[in-house]
Formats: sequence, C-alpha cells, structure tokens
Amino acid sequence: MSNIKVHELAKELNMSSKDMLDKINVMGIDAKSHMSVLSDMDVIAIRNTVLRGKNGPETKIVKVVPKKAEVQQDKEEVKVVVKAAAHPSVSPEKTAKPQPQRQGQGQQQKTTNENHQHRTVQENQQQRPAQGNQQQRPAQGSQQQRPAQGNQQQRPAQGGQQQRPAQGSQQQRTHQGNQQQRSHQGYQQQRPNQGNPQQRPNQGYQQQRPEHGNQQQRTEHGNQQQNRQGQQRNMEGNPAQQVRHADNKPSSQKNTEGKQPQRYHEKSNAQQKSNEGRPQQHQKSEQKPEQKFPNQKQKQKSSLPPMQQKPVHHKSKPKPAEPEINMEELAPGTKIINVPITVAGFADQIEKSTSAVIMALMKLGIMANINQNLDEDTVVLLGEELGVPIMVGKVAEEVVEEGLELFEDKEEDLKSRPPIITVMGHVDHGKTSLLDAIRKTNVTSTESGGITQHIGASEVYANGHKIVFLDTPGHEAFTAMRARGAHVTDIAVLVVAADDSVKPQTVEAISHAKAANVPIIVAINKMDKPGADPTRVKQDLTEHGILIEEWGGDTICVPVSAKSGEGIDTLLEMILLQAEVLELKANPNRLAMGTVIEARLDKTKGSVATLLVLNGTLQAGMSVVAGTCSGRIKAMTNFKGDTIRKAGPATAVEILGLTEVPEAGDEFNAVKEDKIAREIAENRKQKLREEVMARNSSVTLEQLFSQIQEGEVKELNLIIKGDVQGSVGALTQSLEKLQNENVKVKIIHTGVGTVTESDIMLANTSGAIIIAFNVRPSTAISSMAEREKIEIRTYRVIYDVIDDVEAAMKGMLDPVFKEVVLGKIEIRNTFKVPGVGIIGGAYVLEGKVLRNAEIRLVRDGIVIHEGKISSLKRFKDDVKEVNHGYECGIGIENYNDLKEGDIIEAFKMEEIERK
Ligand SMILES: Nc1nc2c(ncn2[C@@H]2O[C@H](COP(=O)(O)OP(=O)(O)OP(=O)(O)O)[C@@H](O)[C@H]2O)c(=O)[nH]1
Repeated sequence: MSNIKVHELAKELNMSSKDMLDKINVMGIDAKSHMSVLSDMDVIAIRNTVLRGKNGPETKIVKVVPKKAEVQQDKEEVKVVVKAAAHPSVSPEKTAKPQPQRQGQGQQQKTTNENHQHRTVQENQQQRPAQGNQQQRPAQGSQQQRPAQGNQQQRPAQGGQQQRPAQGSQQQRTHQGNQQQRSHQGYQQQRPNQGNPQQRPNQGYQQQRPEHGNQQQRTEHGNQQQNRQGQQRNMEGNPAQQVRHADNKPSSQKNTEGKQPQRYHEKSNAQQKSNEGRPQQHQKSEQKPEQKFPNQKQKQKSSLPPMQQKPVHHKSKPKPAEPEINMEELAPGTKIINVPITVAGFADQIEKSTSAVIMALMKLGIMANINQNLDEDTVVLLGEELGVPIMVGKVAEEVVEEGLELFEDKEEDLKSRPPIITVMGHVDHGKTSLLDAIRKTNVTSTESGGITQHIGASEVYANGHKIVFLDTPGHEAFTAMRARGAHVTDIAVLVVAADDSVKPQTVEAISHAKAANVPIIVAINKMDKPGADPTRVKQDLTEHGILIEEWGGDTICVPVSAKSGEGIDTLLEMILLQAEVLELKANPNRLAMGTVIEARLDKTKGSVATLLVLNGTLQAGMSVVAGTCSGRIKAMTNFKGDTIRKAGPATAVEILGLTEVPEAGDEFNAVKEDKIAREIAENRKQKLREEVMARNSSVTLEQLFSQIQEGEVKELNLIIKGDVQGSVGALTQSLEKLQNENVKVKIIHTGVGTVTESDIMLANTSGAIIIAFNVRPSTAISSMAEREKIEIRTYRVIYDVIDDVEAAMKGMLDPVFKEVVLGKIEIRNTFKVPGVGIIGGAYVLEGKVLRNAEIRLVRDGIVIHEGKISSLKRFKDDVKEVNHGYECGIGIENYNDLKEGDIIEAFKMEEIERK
C-alpha cells in the first residue's frame, strides 16, 4: 500500500480534495472520502489520468439552448450538457456523469440553476430526482444511478432551502456535483442537512421570504421524508416562524399533490355544488402567483388582527380570491380552521392535546413547539394524520416586513464563505484549551502581540483560509442558539480527552449536533498524556453512532494535544476539507443579515452586541434591526478589538448603537433607514406580546393518555436523566421495549446527572418529556421547564417509571398522586447531638417546611435519601412549620449523614384524578 490518502494526492496534483474524489470515483476507484487510503496501483492510475488529462481530452461543458417543450419557465434558461471526455479506463456509463466544477470555474455552469437542466445531463437519471420515494431506491444500484441517490440524500437539506439565497447553487450542485455527492455519500447518509449550513444564514428569514423555487422542485413529488427533514430545520426553535413545508412549496404546490387544503369561505354558498371544492383547489393552485413571480404577491383579504392587517411599512402578501364551499357538504366532524394558527390553537380547535399535535407533526418530520404557526398545508396534513377532517377557513395574509432585503441571491453573486465552528465536548476535556491553542497557533503564525479581545467568535487562518470559531464552547450554547431559531454552526468539533474517552456530556454533544444535523469532526485531545488511548475513544464513539473514517465510517477524527499543539494544524486542515464539502457560500454585495451571538448592557457604552454576519456586508453607520431591537451602528470592532468599517459574510463584529439589548440567537438585518428599523422592531414587539398571550398549553404524559387511547400518537419521545449509568441504562432498555400497536417509546437522549438547561431545550425542540430518575432539577431548571411547558417527571423507583409509561400507553393510568413541593431548605452547618444524631442548621430558601412533611435530601442534584423529618426546631422550640427566610434546626429520621450544602426538599403527595 502506498499509504497515500486522497487529500494528499490531491495536494500533490494541485487539485482540491473534492475534485480529486470526483475524479477517483469517475475512474471507478473506491474511495469514500478525502481520508481514504489509496493503493499503489490506484495512485499510479490517478497520477497518469490527471497528468494525461491536463494535455489530453477533457470533460467539456457545453451550453445548449433548451427546447421549449422541456422548459416551462418564465425566464430564459441555458441548459448545460456535460460531455465527458472519452477515457480508456472509464466506462461510458461512468463518464456520463457530470464532472464536478471547481469553484469559480466558468460562468457557464453558474447559469444553470434549474433542475430541468439536470435532465439533459443525466439521461437515465432525469426522472430520478422526482422519484423521491423509497421503493424506487433499489433501482439505484448501478453506478450510473448513484449520483441520483446522492441527490436524494442531499435533498432533505435542499428541501428547506429553496427560499434561501444559495438556492440556485444548491440546485446546480445537484447535478454538477453529483460525483462529489456520491463520493461523500457517507457524510450525507448521516447528515441529511449537511448542505444546509451554506444556506443557514437565512434560515430564520424564511417566513418573510417571498416564495421562490424552481419549477422542477415544485412539481416534484419528492420523498416525503426529505421534505420533512427540511421542514424540521425550518421549524427548529423559531417561535415566530411559520410552519412551512420543507420544499417551501406554497399551498398551491401541495394542491397538485393532492394535499390541497379544503377551504371554507365565510360566505358559504349553498348554490355551490359538492364537487366544486376540488376543482377550486386547482384553480387556486393555478392562480397562486408566487410560483412564477416570487416577489409579487396579490392582495388578499386578511383575518389577522389590525396590527398585522395594516402594519406600518409592512406589505401584505397577496392571495387569490377564496373559493366558496358549501357547508352542507362538509364531512361530519369537519373542523374549520383559520390559518395561520399556532400549534396550541390548532390543538384546541380540533379538541386534541398539544402533545398529540406535536407528535403528529413529528411524524410529518416537523419539530414544532406549541407557539409556532402552522400554515394551511400543514394544517391539512395534520388533519389527515390525526384523522380529523379539516377545512381551511380564512387564510390570513402573510406579512412581509418591508425594508428588509429578502431577495434570493443569484448563483453568480455567491462567493465562498468561511466555515463557522462550535467546539463541544465533556467538561475538562479541553475545549477551552483547544480553542486557545488554535488561536495561539494562529496568532504566532500570523499576528504579533496576540489577540486582546474575545467578542464571542474568533477568526483563525489555515492555509490562507479563514475559519470562524464561536467562542462559547459547549453544546448548551449551541442548542440555546438553536432553540432561538439560529443555525450558525456549520461544523461541530467534538473534543474527547484521549485519557478519559466518551463521557456523558460527550454523548449530549453528539445528540445535540445530530439533532441539528451539523457534521461532527472528532478531536481526540490530550494525546500528550501517558494514559492516552485513542483507540478506546474511537471504540466508545461507535457506541454512540459515530464511526470514524479510518474504520469505514464518515466522521473525520484528528488526534490533537492542546498542550503541545500536536495535530492542531491537521485539525484546521480537516475543518477546511469538511467546509469544502459543504460548499458554504454567501453574497457579500447585499445588506447584511445574520445572528446576534452575544449582547450585554455596558454602563458606559450602552447596548453592546456581537453580531455574526452570515450574508451580505455590514457597514458602520448602517441601521440595524436585531430581534425586537433597532438602532444605528455607532461603532464597529472586529474580534481583535480593531475598529472596522465593513464586515463581510462569516465575520463577527461588536457593535454599539442598538437602543436595547437583543438576545443571543436573534436574527439581525441591516436596513436602509433608521425609521424602518424602528418600525420593524416595534411591530415585532407587538407580535411577540400577542404570542406570549396566546401561550397556554403544555406537553405532559397525562395529556398523551387520551390520544394514545384513540391511537393517534405513534411515538412517545423521552429524555432520561438519572443518578447512575446503571439505572439510566436499565430504564432505557426497559422503556425502549415498551410498545403496542398504537404507540412506541423513543428515547431521544439519556444522561447521568441532574436535568440541565440543555435537556429542557432538547425537550422543547423535540416535544419530549423528561424522566428524572433519582435526580432533582434545580429551582432555576424547574422554572425554565415550567416556562417552556416541558414536563419533568421525577421518580425514585424504576418500576414506577415503567408502570406509568406503560399505563399511559394503555390509557389505563390509575388516579395518580402528584407531588407538591412545599419548600426547600439548605443545610448551612451540622451538629452532633448526643443521643439524637446529626442535626442540620438550616435556612428555608423557598416555600415552607412542615414538621409532618415528607422530605427528600438532594446533594449536587442527586437524590440521596427520602424520608421523614425527625425534629424541626426554631431555637430550642419544636415547631410545626418554618417559613421562607427563617433559620431552623432539622433532623431526619434514620439518617445521620447530613452535610453542609445539602438541600432538603419538603413535599406532600396529593391525589389527582386522571383526565
Ligand atoms: N496534558 C494535557 N492537558 C490538557 C490538554 N488540553 C487541556 N488540558 C487540561 O485539561 C484541563 C481542562 O481543560 P479546559 O480547556 O479547561 O477544558 P474544558 O473542556 O474547556 O473545560 P470546561 O470549560 O470546564 O468544560 C486543564 O487543566 C487543561 O490544562 C492537553 O492537550 N494535554
């Protein structure tokens, strides 16, 4: 074996790894990724081919004017036919695949941003993109068909991206980069949204976006799963975001797929015939203008409150005239729903629990919380899923925030942008040290004097390419951003200490990155340590669904030492390689948009916000709207604290000038005038107030009962946290087995330790219930759960958990006892009283403690003991209760191990009737 890897050979032959992989795959050589090792023969063959190729016949890209019949689009198109060069070692079948295009390669391909062109490129594949369903996949076995498979794998990401700026490129990529996709199949299979990051900058803007999209995708009856995945991304965590279909098909498109929402017009007309409803739907489908004129929308009658009907500087999206439907023809039990409607509102109107609706949404591939809006298509699909006949009533006009630059970027305007990285991993595994080492390596190589200031993100350079690292390591920050609808991370670097291997937070980080479909690069840190055992790390990772490339998987793994600096350069190189695969692009020539990554109130400077520009260019002096805040940029500094005037895509800047402090995760947009920024911010505030008022329900196990009994819930998502791995494992195993014909349990995350903020956020984004076994959430976490309407069920006995879940699944839960926490006290010191035992000197932190209450002793979030109070005193007197803010002495029956810092939770059990 030559031991030469793909990327090394690429370097030698002055090619990008991607191009090299494409080339290799065209030659029929099996190389999974840029890390694959090539045989001597292969290396020789590749060298010959590449070197000969430089003088010999080459793949040609030829412009072809499309036939009218083939293209039914408004704008003039140019088709591209890729003619592969004849090469003795390559079968015609293989050469039929399009050659990948290097970045910046001729303009010709750049004009090909429609999938129609795809048809001309891959004759055998031309129908494939539209054949998204699984049944057709087996036919993809041949080499020739594999590119299509690649397409499909990437589609999920595309689905959600049609409206995003990089859309054009994405479309193009589906054919021009087929080989590349195939060569990176491994990544794509596990990372359906890998392509997303490139387009992430604008994810949050989808709601406001006019509906673009190419005709090809609109008429595709694509794999529903793909659509769903994309949809999921659309939905993640943005409360204000309206549920749209992954492919961003407008309602009309769904119509063509037989998913047309029926509409009920208020002016129901008895003259209308029963079968008119459906033709009307088609009529609507044809009328709807967005398909062809993305930026022009007709006016439509509004059913929104006055604020939305006539917003200042807000445009109403047009809607065609509504068809009228005879009420008499409605199926019995049909619910008439006005849209958009929140998940909670919809649940209420169809008289189902929100959890049932959330579960149904999850089955449709949509992660939504109760406050998110559902559009008409989703409402109808939900109706089908839940077996409730739905008629869509009034459709409120969508509000476009005028003044925001929301157009789609043209392919030719897009330029490569640097990747944005988050470092994750278990506590003390070296995340901060690694970030520091990366910065230091970089500083010493490119700067003098070092970096003086961190503003939430830092920029480093490797091989002349910029990489942006978000400064706050850890998945909590990552998921907090995600929960707010911000998807800024392109790649997650998972730090695992070589001497400690995979630990609970490593697993959490994996779950979080996977949930966000962000590709992971593993950095096995502390390689300098004598106990370093990278093989064990790799092995342990496989147990959590991470298979490294070396072992046939698709995850890049780099051994590093933050201490010695070993492997840091390779890690940066690998990040760049991964970024290359992701083809991250942005348009620097437009008003800036991006995400707030940090913000604070400074006593002297006022609101200080760190913005990460994801698309466009931000300039000092510009007016900005960030979430519900606005202002004009008075000063702008880069990550080193230098004053700058301009910041292009993937640049973090600190700005002064916002009138209020935005929240991390808020989107920001530069606008042309301060007045516009103010008005948009004001309108958002108003909307937010309304949404908060509309917030009313929650997801609880109890709420699932009725739905389970009715067979409407198929999966019950659970997060399990416990005191020791043994019980978490036992619970997971037992619960995972629970299923009946109606419902099955899905464990989405497990971990040792108490319930954390990140668990709440994960539960929020995935509609899960948290099982806390022998662990107690802190007061802050409990209030957060309450705020986010997440149910945390606490247990002490494994069988109780299983019994409850099982009973819930059978719809046979007996009346239950609900624990009511009376108060919490903290042990501040301890005394040994002869003949009595250990007595704690305590302070009542909250609520009150009753002498006859049951208590639970919690140490570091873990329940140590449960029992009764043996004595409760104020000074020397026995008392019946002690209130918040008072000190007391407390003894616990049969327990003598009280320690300073222990928390005693007093509670009583109240019987509640099951609903
Ligand atoms: N020997 C050795 N020690 C390391 C290395 N990287 C980090 N450490 C040490 O490991 C400890 C933890 O490192 P941190 O960088 O604070 O780890 P972290 O993951 O950021 O920790 P938290 O911020 O607490 O989550 C420190 O004492 C570091 O000096 C390494 O490569 N080799």
